[in-house]
Amino acid sequence: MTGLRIDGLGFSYGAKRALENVSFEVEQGAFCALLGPNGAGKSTLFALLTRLFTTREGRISVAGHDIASNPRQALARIGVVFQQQTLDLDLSVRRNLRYFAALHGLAGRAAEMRIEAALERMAMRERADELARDLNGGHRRRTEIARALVHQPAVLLLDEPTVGLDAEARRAITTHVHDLCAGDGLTALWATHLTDEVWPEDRLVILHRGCVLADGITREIAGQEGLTERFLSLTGAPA
Ligand SMILES: Nc1ncnc2c1ncn2[C@@H]1O[C@H](COP(=O)(O)OP(=O)(O)OP(=O)(O)O)[C@@H](O)[C@H]1O
Repeated sequence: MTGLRIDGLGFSYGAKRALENVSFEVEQGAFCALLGPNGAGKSTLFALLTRLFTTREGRISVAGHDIASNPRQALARIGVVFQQQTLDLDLSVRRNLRYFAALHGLAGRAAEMRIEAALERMAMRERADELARDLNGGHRRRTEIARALVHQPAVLLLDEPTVGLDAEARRAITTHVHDLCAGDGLTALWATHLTDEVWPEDRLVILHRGCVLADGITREIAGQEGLTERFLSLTGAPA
């Protein structure tokens, strides 16, 4: 089954073309890295996937729901982790999740069960009563991912989720999200400009100047050169 399907997507900011005929599909349960240098169009694509922007060019389908004709069902199936930190720092970890659950119309025992399950998934139960302010960057990110899981989305969008984290926290978060895909059948779209966050068996889409330059399994795209060299030669950046 397809988790996410993007067909012929185009978008312009006035005269500036940001996405051109972008098409790719991500199978349910796959971790797909969306790799692109600054200005490639990753944030624009995320804005279209979350319906912050709309376009007449192309189609997006989330877990089988077309985002233009069925926006409520499609958006209900999406979890988002934004590039910028979005926790309420004066609330505890658990209260941040409760607040988000309430926004999704979830309350009572059903909400509590989902919150505990999401915290468990991200290994955050022990920290659940701490204020978000007292957490380090890696644990704040884990809280944001747990929060994005509370309404049980089919597709998780993560926009450069490791910005500002140290190597250990980056690895922990990357591993957690791979585990969510393999264990829970979640489909993840992970935008990054860092080749070392992409694993050899991941699905990979390379975006550059609004166009898809490569789409496949990372190991195959990387070939003998390795992903970093391949990425730099495809995008024309100096090695
Ligand atoms: N509001 C805007 N008005 C005009 N052009 C824009 C606007 N936002 C983005 N762009 C341009 O659209 C293109 C795609 O930008 P976008 O932010 O989607 O790329 P990105 O891959 O997310 O880059 P980054 O990693 O720097 O966030 C870039 O050329 C950018 O300069």
